[in-house]
Amino acid sequence: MLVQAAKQLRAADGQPPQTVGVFVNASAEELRHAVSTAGLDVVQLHGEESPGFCRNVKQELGVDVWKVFSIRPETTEPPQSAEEKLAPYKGVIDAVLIDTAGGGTGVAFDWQVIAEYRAAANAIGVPLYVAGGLHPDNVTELLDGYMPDGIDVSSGVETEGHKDIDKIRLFVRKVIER
Ligand SMILES: O=C(O)c1ccccc1NCC(=O)[C@H](O)[C@H](O)COP(=O)(O)O
Repeated sequence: MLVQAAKQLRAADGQPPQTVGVFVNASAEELRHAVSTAGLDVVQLHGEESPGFCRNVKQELGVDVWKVFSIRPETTEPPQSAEEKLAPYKGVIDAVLIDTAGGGTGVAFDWQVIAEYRAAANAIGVPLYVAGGLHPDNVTELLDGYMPDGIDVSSGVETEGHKDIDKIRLFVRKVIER
């Protein structure tokens, strides 16, 4: 039912909008099924998908790949720079999205890391998108101060777990007005 509803969506110009599917460590077969059933244009990969996996998805399914890199507030892992993390994905992804670990948490990470990821995304020739805890009251600060190429919001435009059209309109207005 959601797939059918998505297929009927039209943008202001009457054209179907770009559709993005969100996945966490899905198999190639699961992605193939979702892309063909829902007619996805983009797969947004939130798991530990390798560069080789991303390359195969792009080549075999003909979709754009947005690879998500999770920002963990506290970790005991040895530090790895954004450049080291992103470099292996050069040529096999179409955008980098940085998001608070877990996805859909409604929690923002420390935006000071954005500059490092911006440079690393530039180095591999893809745009940088930012997600995690955005809402109508903080999106202007993000856009003005950190200039991402795109943004992604979920819980910040919801009320009691459901998308709230008034919050969506307010969020979009804040983005357009700046
Ligand atoms: O939304 C989820 O429940 C989710 C779960 C697991 C992985 C990713 C998930 N969402 C992906 C998104 O693109 C969200 O829009 C993004 O994480 C921002 O969410 P929020 O912090 O709620 O704005």
